[in-house]
Amino acid sequence: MKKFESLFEELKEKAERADPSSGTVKLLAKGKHAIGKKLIEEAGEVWMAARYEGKEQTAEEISQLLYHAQVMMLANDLELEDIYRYL
Ligand SMILES: N=c1c2ncn([C@@H]3O[C@H](COP(=O)(O)OP(=O)(O)OP(=O)(O)O)[C@@H](O)[C@H]3O)c2ncn1[C@@H]1O[C@H](COP(=O)(O)O)[C@@H](O)[C@H]1O
Repeated sequence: MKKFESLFEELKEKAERADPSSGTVKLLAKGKHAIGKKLIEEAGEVWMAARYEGKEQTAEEISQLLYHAQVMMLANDLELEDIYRYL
């Protein structure tokens, strides 16, 4: 099963070699504004899923929120350690 750390390593590696088949690379190319919009959209979907759609849908939406948070980290040259020191 994929974990937060392994997903980040995968995304970082795809970004570094500019993998042309990667949705992450395409989203990074759109920039922080576009990434921020997706982040907010996913946060709203988490809210609605938690309120109305049940546990499974909420888990899926949270996974998408975490993914987009990682893309925003990459767009800002942040490493996991930069985040963890605030937890
Ligand atoms: N975990 C994710 C992940 N979660 C969410 N998403 C993206 O977020 C979108 C979900 O957004 P929405 O719910 O708005 O659905 P949508 O309307 O289809 O999305 P858009 O058309 O607005 O992009 C999905 O379509 C994916 O594009 C993800 N894209 C990739 N990953 C993982 O990231 C890794 C690298 O992926 P690639 O960069 O695509 O190779 C792989 O392990 C993937 O499984």
